[in-house]
Amino acid sequence: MYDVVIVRYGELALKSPGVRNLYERVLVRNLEAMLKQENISFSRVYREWGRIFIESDDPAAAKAAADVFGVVSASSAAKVEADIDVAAKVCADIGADRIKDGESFGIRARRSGKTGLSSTDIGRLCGDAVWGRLESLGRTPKVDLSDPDREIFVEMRQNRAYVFTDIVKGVGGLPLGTQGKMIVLMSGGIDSPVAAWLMMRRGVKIIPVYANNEPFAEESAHERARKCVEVLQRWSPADRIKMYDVPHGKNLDTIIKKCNEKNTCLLCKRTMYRMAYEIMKKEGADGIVTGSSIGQVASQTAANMHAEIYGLGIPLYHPLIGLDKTEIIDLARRIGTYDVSIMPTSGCGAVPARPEINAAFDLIVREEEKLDIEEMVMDAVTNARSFFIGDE
Ligand SMILES: Nc1ncnc2c1ncn2[C@@H]1O[C@H](COP(=O)(O)OP(=O)(O)OP(=O)(O)O)[C@@H](O)[C@H]1O
Repeated sequence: MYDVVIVRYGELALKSPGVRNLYERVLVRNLEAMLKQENISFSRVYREWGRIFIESDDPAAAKAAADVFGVVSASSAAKVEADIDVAAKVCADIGADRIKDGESFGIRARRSGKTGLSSTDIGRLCGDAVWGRLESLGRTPKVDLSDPDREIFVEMRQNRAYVFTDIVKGVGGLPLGTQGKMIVLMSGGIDSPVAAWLMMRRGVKIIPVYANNEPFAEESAHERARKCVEVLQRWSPADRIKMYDVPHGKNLDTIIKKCNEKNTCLLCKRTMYRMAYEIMKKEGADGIVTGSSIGQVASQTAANMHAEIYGLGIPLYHPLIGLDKTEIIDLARRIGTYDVSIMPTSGCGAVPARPEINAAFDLIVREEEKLDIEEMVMDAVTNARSFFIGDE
């Protein structure tokens, strides 16, 4: 019965015509890629009157479309002539199929362009058709416009009418690829994959960087980070994600040997940020994203976060900063990274027994002067390994 998917987008519609046109084209490309990735058969994806349509009778098409960044909602619909008799008959067919005896129904009508009928007329005529059909089937029809058991939506446009019953909520955001690229410091824990996904949802392509702490961490930690990115790859069907593995164990060893041990984690972060910054410039990216969230672990204090970035001038973003752990976990489940992130790994063996929790930013800078930080960073970045997800 359904032969098309209506794809609705929100924020995009607020852009100027040129920007909107560009973003819509990116969205169409991403929708096509998602449908192919999910093995959904479709004949075409096209734009019309502020909507995107997918010609497909696959029942899974609307759900796949709803998982594309930029999409507010999607509905599988029957596309018919813009003729009220035809639309009313389709409503009656759908009503006969969906509305059980004793259930109430409501018609939600909309129109755009000149159809010669008001939306109230459309609602009444389609409602009459459903009522008549249910009666002819021996069911007792019941109309309830405020809280019906079943809703049937009718949209009359100038050339076409669309009839549908379900609206699948989309992920929202902006089409992936419209907001440039950023590096994501990807540990593979619960937080950093969620931070990455939130930036992807805002249209930013990601380049994950894993700081490999071996021998202070096990190989399994690298595996976990890579597997998280594999899950994120499913949200980026049009482009393969490039990931970096940067050797960081030697840096940790030097930090432990030369500096006060309570500052190890702070100096580790500053080194990581510098490494990420070098990769950012090399990749033509414009920012660095972390999964930091204030107060989440004892060391994620405002004072420490200040000390971690003091004097660096690096564009850092922490999209989880104000979220609760439960909110982050809910998102991780929705994204699909949660089960990977909770896989047991060794943790970092370089973490001191009593890490600093109230760092003085000027003291950290003096600690850092004990290191040949630029050489450490350049050495690590030169020996970094990059690969595309799916190649390993
Ligand atoms: N080995 C690593 N490689 C890349 N980034 C890292 C690494 N370790 C930490 N980070 C970055 O620093 C952020 C804060 O890490 P930290 O270990 O302090 O907190 P966390 O709550 O355990 O984070 P996560 O859940 O993301 O592991 C991480 O979200 C990530 O962005």
